[in-house]
Amino acid sequence: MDEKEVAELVAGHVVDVPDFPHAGILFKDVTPLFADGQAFRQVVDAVIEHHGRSSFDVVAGVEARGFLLAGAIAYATGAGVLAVRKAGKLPREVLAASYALEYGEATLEVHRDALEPGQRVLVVDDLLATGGTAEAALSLVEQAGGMVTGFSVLIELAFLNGRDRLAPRDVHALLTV
Ligand SMILES: O=P(O)(O)OC[C@H]1O[C@H](OP(=O)(O)OP(=O)(O)O)[C@H](O)[C@@H]1O
Ligand SMILES: Nc1ncnc2[nH]cnc12
Repeated sequence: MDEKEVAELVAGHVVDVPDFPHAGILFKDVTPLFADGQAFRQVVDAVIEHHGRSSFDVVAGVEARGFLLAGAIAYATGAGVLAVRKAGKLPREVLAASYALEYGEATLEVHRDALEPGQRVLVVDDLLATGGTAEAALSLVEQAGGMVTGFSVLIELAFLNGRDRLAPRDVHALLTV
């Protein structure tokens, strides 16, 4: 599938839910995409093809929806998978990165020994909005000694300019709206 077909595939499997989780938010529900085996395989293959299956040693997925994509890409390519977790979930010494939310603050964590120095890491998530989550996740991979070789999301909400926050890193989005 070419990029336009992949974008159309994603768009055809996303449901817009107004006023969730708060009034004024148009929530992009990607659960139908994950539920459709053929579509899920096609988006996993598209991410792998964009980066090249030998360009990373580990796939980092951001809790929680990012886990679904990361696990599949890792399995399909023989890479390891790193769960970038929300605060308080990991049992051993962690690195932490906090970021602002619409209301309050959130923190992501990885185990301090999660990566070998220089390991190449593809970071994935389902959606890029303000970029706060991605910025924290990318920072944690680097603090843990990894080298971020790519960042992919299924959907980019362009009006929130999350890409600018991640510059100069490249952002690969299957669908930009
Ligand atoms: O670019 P940002 O403004 O940071 O928003 C994007 C993040 O928001 C969602 O995570 P969230 O933790 O809200 O939900 P989840 O636990 O269902 O993944 C989504 O999965 C992204 O990780
Ligand atoms: N509009 C949105 N839809 C789905 N997930 C999100 N995370 C942040 N903003 C979102």
